[in-house]
Amino acid sequence: MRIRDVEFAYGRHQVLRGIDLDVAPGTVCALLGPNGSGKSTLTKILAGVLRTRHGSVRLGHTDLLRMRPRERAKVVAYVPQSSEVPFELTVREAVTLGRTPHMGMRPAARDLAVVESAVARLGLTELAERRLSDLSGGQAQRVLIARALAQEPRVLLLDEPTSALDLRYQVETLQIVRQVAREEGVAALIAIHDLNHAATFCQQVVLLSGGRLVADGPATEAYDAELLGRVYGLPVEVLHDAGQTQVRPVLGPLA
Ligand SMILES: Nc1ncnc2c1ncn2[C@@H]1O[C@H](COP(=O)(O)OP(=O)(O)OP(=O)(O)O)[C@@H](O)[C@H]1O
Repeated sequence: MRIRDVEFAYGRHQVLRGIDLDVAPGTVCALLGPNGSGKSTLTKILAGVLRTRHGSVRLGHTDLLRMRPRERAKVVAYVPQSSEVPFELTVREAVTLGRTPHMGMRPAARDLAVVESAVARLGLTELAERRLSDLSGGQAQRVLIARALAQEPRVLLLDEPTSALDLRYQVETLQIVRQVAREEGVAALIAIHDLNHAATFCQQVVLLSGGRLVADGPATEAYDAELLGRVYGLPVEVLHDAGQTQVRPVLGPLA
Protein backbone atom coordinates (compact mmCIF):
# COMPACT_ATOMS: atom_id res chain seq x y z
CA MET A 1 0.00 0.00 0.00
CA ARG A 2 1.48 3.29 -1.10
CA ILE A 3 0.06 6.43 0.51
CA ARG A 4 1.08 9.74 -1.06
CA ASP A 5 0.42 13.28 0.07
CA VAL A 6 -2.84 12.52 1.86
CA GLU A 7 -4.39 15.54 3.56
CA PHE A 8 -7.61 15.87 5.51
CA ALA A 9 -9.53 18.58 7.34
CA TYR A 10 -12.72 18.49 9.38
CA GLY A 11 -14.17 21.78 8.13
CA ARG A 12 -11.32 24.24 8.74
CA HIS A 13 -9.54 22.00 11.22
CA GLN A 14 -6.60 20.53 9.30
CA VAL A 15 -5.89 17.09 10.81
CA LEU A 16 -3.56 15.36 8.30
CA ARG A 17 -0.85 17.05 6.26
CA GLY A 18 1.19 15.54 3.44
CA ILE A 19 1.07 11.93 4.68
CA ASP A 20 3.45 9.65 2.74
CA LEU A 21 3.63 6.04 3.88
CA ASP A 22 4.43 2.66 2.34
CA VAL A 23 3.29 -0.58 3.98
CA ALA A 24 4.60 -3.65 2.17
CA PRO A 25 2.65 -6.92 1.85
CA GLY A 26 3.42 -9.16 4.83
CA THR A 27 4.20 -6.19 7.09
CA VAL A 28 2.43 -5.09 10.26
CA CYS A 29 2.77 -1.34 10.71
CA ALA A 30 1.89 0.38 14.00
CA LEU A 31 0.28 3.79 13.69
CA LEU A 32 1.29 5.69 16.81
CA GLY A 33 0.68 9.16 18.16
CA PRO A 34 -0.96 11.00 21.04
CA ASN A 35 -4.72 11.34 21.47
CA GLY A 36 -6.13 13.48 18.68
CA SER A 37 -3.07 13.15 16.43
CA GLY A 38 -5.11 11.77 13.52
CA LYS A 39 -4.69 7.97 13.71
CA SER A 40 -8.41 7.17 13.44
CA THR A 41 -8.85 9.79 10.74
CA LEU A 42 -6.12 8.22 8.60
CA THR A 43 -7.50 4.69 9.04
CA LYS A 44 -11.01 5.95 8.17
CA ILE A 45 -9.70 7.53 4.96
CA LEU A 46 -8.00 4.26 3.99
CA ALA A 47 -11.22 2.38 4.82
CA GLY A 48 -13.31 4.73 2.68
CA VAL A 49 -15.34 5.93 5.68
CA LEU A 50 -13.98 9.47 5.19
CA ARG A 51 -13.24 10.92 1.79
CA THR A 52 -10.49 13.25 0.75
CA ARG A 53 -9.68 14.69 -2.65
CA HIS A 54 -6.09 15.32 -1.70
CA GLY A 55 -3.56 12.54 -2.21
CA SER A 56 -3.59 8.95 -3.40
CA VAL A 57 -3.50 5.48 -1.87
CA ARG A 58 -2.33 2.85 -4.33
CA LEU A 59 -2.55 -0.87 -4.07
CA GLY A 60 -0.74 -2.06 -7.17
CA HIS A 61 -2.29 0.02 -9.93
CA THR A 62 -5.60 0.82 -8.26
CA ASP A 63 -6.28 3.89 -6.15
CA LEU A 64 -8.16 2.80 -3.03
CA LEU A 65 -9.56 6.29 -2.53
CA ARG A 66 -11.40 6.09 -5.82
CA MET A 67 -12.67 2.51 -5.66
CA ARG A 68 -16.34 1.66 -5.42
CA PRO A 69 -17.32 0.51 -1.90
CA ARG A 70 -18.06 -3.10 -2.89
CA GLU A 71 -14.77 -3.44 -4.78
CA ARG A 72 -12.87 -1.86 -1.89
CA ALA A 73 -14.53 -4.28 0.54
CA LYS A 74 -12.92 -7.17 -1.35
CA VAL A 75 -9.44 -5.88 -0.60
CA VAL A 76 -9.68 -3.72 2.54
CA ALA A 77 -10.97 -4.86 5.93
CA TYR A 78 -11.47 -2.32 8.68
CA VAL A 79 -12.12 -2.79 12.38
CA PRO A 80 -13.16 0.57 13.82
CA GLN A 81 -12.46 1.71 17.38
CA SER A 82 -16.07 1.07 18.28
CA SER A 83 -18.55 -0.63 16.08
CA GLU A 84 -22.24 -1.20 16.03
CA VAL A 85 -22.97 -4.77 15.09
CA PRO A 86 -26.54 -6.03 15.16
CA PHE A 87 -26.78 -7.45 18.65
CA GLU A 88 -29.26 -10.19 17.82
CA LEU A 89 -26.69 -11.92 15.58
CA THR A 90 -24.72 -14.90 16.79
CA VAL A 91 -20.93 -14.83 16.73
CA ARG A 92 -20.84 -17.09 13.65
CA GLU A 93 -23.41 -14.96 11.81
CA ALA A 94 -21.47 -11.79 12.61
CA VAL A 95 -18.23 -13.29 11.30
CA THR A 96 -20.08 -14.50 8.17
CA LEU A 97 -20.92 -10.85 7.42
CA GLY A 98 -17.22 -10.47 6.61
CA ARG A 99 -17.74 -12.74 3.59
CA THR A 100 -20.48 -10.51 2.11
CA PRO A 101 -18.26 -8.82 -0.53
CA HIS A 102 -17.18 -12.24 -1.88
CA MET A 103 -20.43 -14.18 -1.54
CA GLY A 104 -23.39 -14.84 -3.79
CA MET A 105 -26.84 -15.00 -2.25
CA ARG A 106 -25.80 -17.81 0.10
CA PRO A 107 -22.43 -18.81 1.52
CA ALA A 108 -20.61 -21.43 -0.56
CA ALA A 109 -18.62 -24.24 1.09
CA ARG A 110 -15.43 -22.18 0.89
CA ASP A 111 -17.13 -19.20 2.58
CA LEU A 112 -18.22 -21.44 5.46
CA ALA A 113 -14.70 -22.86 5.78
CA VAL A 114 -13.13 -19.38 5.87
CA VAL A 115 -15.63 -18.31 8.54
CA GLU A 116 -14.91 -21.38 10.70
CA SER A 117 -11.20 -20.79 10.38
CA ALA A 118 -11.53 -17.11 11.44
CA VAL A 119 -13.78 -18.10 14.37
CA ALA A 120 -11.25 -20.69 15.51
CA ARG A 121 -8.27 -18.39 15.03
CA LEU A 122 -9.75 -15.84 17.41
CA GLY A 123 -10.60 -18.51 20.00
CA LEU A 124 -14.35 -18.11 19.46
CA THR A 125 -15.38 -21.67 18.60
CA GLU A 126 -17.03 -22.26 21.98
CA LEU A 127 -18.91 -18.97 21.65
CA ALA A 128 -19.98 -19.42 18.02
CA GLU A 129 -23.70 -19.80 18.77
CA ARG A 130 -23.82 -17.09 21.44
CA ARG A 131 -25.53 -13.79 20.68
CA LEU A 132 -23.33 -10.72 20.49
CA SER A 133 -25.47 -9.08 23.15
CA ASP A 134 -24.27 -11.75 25.61
CA LEU A 135 -20.53 -11.20 25.08
CA SER A 136 -18.02 -9.22 27.09
CA GLY A 137 -16.38 -6.18 25.47
CA GLY A 138 -13.19 -8.11 24.74
CA GLN A 139 -15.05 -11.09 23.26
CA ALA A 140 -17.00 -8.72 21.01
CA GLN A 141 -13.74 -7.08 19.91
CA ARG A 142 -12.39 -10.50 18.92
CA VAL A 143 -15.55 -11.13 16.86
CA LEU A 144 -14.91 -7.93 14.89
CA ILE A 145 -11.34 -9.01 14.19
CA ALA A 146 -12.54 -12.47 13.10
CA ARG A 147 -15.05 -10.78 10.78
CA ALA A 148 -12.22 -8.75 9.23
CA LEU A 149 -10.11 -11.90 8.69
CA ALA A 150 -13.08 -13.67 7.09
CA GLN A 151 -13.01 -10.89 4.50
CA GLU A 152 -9.58 -12.20 3.34
CA PRO A 153 -8.35 -8.68 2.67
CA ARG A 154 -5.08 -7.52 1.16
CA VAL A 155 -5.09 -4.54 3.53
CA LEU A 156 -6.13 -4.92 7.17
CA LEU A 157 -6.89 -1.75 9.15
CA LEU A 158 -7.34 -2.10 12.89
CA ASP A 159 -8.14 0.90 15.08
CA GLU A 160 -6.98 0.13 18.63
CA PRO A 161 -7.84 -3.57 18.30
CA THR A 162 -6.45 -4.50 21.70
CA SER A 163 -7.98 -1.73 23.81
CA ALA A 164 -10.62 -3.98 25.40
CA LEU A 165 -8.50 -7.14 25.58
CA ASP A 166 -6.79 -8.70 28.56
CA LEU A 167 -3.04 -9.25 28.34
CA ARG A 168 -3.27 -12.77 26.93
CA TYR A 169 -5.63 -11.75 24.14
CA GLN A 170 -3.66 -8.57 23.41
CA VAL A 171 -0.60 -10.71 22.75
CA GLU A 172 -2.51 -13.43 20.90
CA THR A 173 -4.35 -10.95 18.68
CA LEU A 174 -1.17 -9.15 17.67
CA GLN A 175 0.49 -12.50 16.98
CA ILE A 176 -2.47 -13.54 14.81
CA VAL A 177 -2.25 -10.30 12.84
CA ARG A 178 1.49 -10.94 12.28
CA GLN A 179 0.81 -14.49 11.19
CA VAL A 180 -2.00 -13.47 8.80
CA ALA A 181 0.18 -10.70 7.34
CA ARG A 182 3.10 -13.05 6.78
CA GLU A 183 1.19 -16.08 5.50
CA GLU A 184 -1.28 -14.22 3.31
CA GLY A 185 0.85 -11.26 2.23
CA VAL A 186 -1.48 -8.76 3.90
CA ALA A 187 -0.40 -5.19 4.60
CA ALA A 188 -1.68 -4.47 8.13
CA LEU A 189 -1.94 -1.03 9.73
CA ILE A 190 -2.77 -0.94 13.43
CA ALA A 191 -3.54 2.24 15.37
CA ILE A 192 -2.25 1.43 18.84
CA HIS A 193 -1.22 3.29 21.99
CA ASP A 194 1.10 0.71 23.52
CA LEU A 195 4.57 1.65 22.24
CA ASN A 196 6.06 -1.54 23.65
CA HIS A 197 3.55 -3.87 22.00
CA ALA A 198 4.13 -1.93 18.78
CA ALA A 199 7.90 -2.44 19.09
CA THR A 200 7.48 -6.14 19.85
CA PHE A 201 4.90 -7.13 17.25
CA CYS A 202 5.18 -4.63 14.39
CA GLN A 203 8.06 -4.65 11.89
CA GLN A 204 7.34 -1.00 11.10
CA VAL A 205 6.22 1.85 13.37
CA VAL A 206 5.08 5.31 12.28
CA LEU A 207 4.49 8.27 14.56
CA LEU A 208 1.90 10.99 13.91
CA SER A 209 2.28 14.40 15.49
CA GLY A 210 0.44 17.58 14.58
CA GLY A 211 -1.00 15.89 11.49
CA ARG A 212 2.42 14.89 10.10
CA LEU A 213 4.37 11.64 10.08
CA VAL A 214 7.49 12.37 12.11
CA ALA A 215 9.03 8.89 12.30
CA ASP A 216 8.84 5.77 10.12
CA GLY A 217 10.88 2.59 10.38
CA PRO A 218 11.57 -0.38 12.64
CA ALA A 219 11.19 0.54 16.33
CA THR A 220 14.90 -0.05 16.87
CA GLU A 221 15.58 2.96 14.64
CA ALA A 222 12.38 5.01 14.80
CA TYR A 223 12.11 5.22 18.59
CA ASP A 224 14.12 8.20 19.72
CA ALA A 225 13.80 9.32 23.34
CA GLU A 226 14.05 13.02 22.52
CA LEU A 227 11.42 12.79 19.71
CA LEU A 228 9.00 10.61 21.72
CA GLY A 229 9.40 12.86 24.75
CA ARG A 230 8.54 15.91 22.65
CA VAL A 231 5.59 14.29 20.85
CA TYR A 232 3.99 12.82 23.99
CA GLY A 233 5.00 15.70 26.31
CA LEU A 234 6.62 13.30 28.75
CA PRO A 235 10.28 12.40 29.25
CA VAL A 236 10.97 8.80 28.25
CA GLU A 237 13.95 6.53 27.89
CA VAL A 238 14.35 4.01 25.08
CA LEU A 239 15.94 0.73 26.10
CA HIS A 240 17.46 -1.81 23.74
CA ASP A 241 17.91 -5.22 25.29
CA ALA A 242 18.51 -8.55 23.55
CA GLY A 243 16.99 -7.32 20.28
CA GLN A 244 13.93 -5.84 22.04
CA THR A 245 13.21 -2.11 22.06
CA GLN A 246 11.15 -0.78 24.96
CA VAL A 247 10.03 2.70 26.02
CA ARG A 248 9.77 3.70 29.66
CA PRO A 249 8.54 7.00 31.09
CA VAL A 250 11.12 8.78 33.21
CA LEU A 251 9.30 9.54 36.44
CA GLY A 252 10.32 11.60 39.41
CA PRO A 253 9.55 10.34 42.92
CA LEU A 254 5.88 9.27 43.14
CA ALA A 255 3.61 11.23 45.45
N1 LIG B 1 -16.07 14.01 13.28
C1 LIG B 1 -15.18 14.94 13.64
N2 LIG B 1 -15.45 16.25 13.47
C2 LIG B 1 -14.56 17.20 13.82
N3 LIG B 1 -13.34 16.94 14.32
C3 LIG B 1 -13.00 15.67 14.51
C4 LIG B 1 -13.91 14.59 14.18
N4 LIG B 1 -13.30 13.41 14.47
C5 LIG B 1 -12.09 13.73 14.97
N5 LIG B 1 -11.91 15.08 14.98
C6 LIG B 1 -10.70 15.80 15.43
O1 LIG B 1 -9.62 15.40 14.59
C7 LIG B 1 -8.44 15.25 15.33
C8 LIG B 1 -7.88 13.84 15.12
O2 LIG B 1 -8.79 12.90 15.68
P1 LIG B 1 -8.55 11.33 15.55
O3 LIG B 1 -9.75 10.67 16.14
O4 LIG B 1 -8.17 11.00 14.17
O5 LIG B 1 -7.28 11.15 16.51
P2 LIG B 1 -6.63 9.81 17.13
O6 LIG B 1 -5.16 9.96 16.94
O7 LIG B 1 -7.27 8.61 16.54
O8 LIG B 1 -7.02 9.98 18.66
P3 LIG B 1 -7.21 8.88 19.85
O9 LIG B 1 -5.84 8.35 20.17
O10 LIG B 1 -7.75 9.71 20.97
O11 LIG B 1 -8.18 7.84 19.36
C9 LIG B 1 -8.78 15.56 16.79
O12 LIG B 1 -8.43 16.90 17.04
C10 LIG B 1 -10.28 15.39 16.83
O13 LIG B 1 -10.84 16.23 17.80
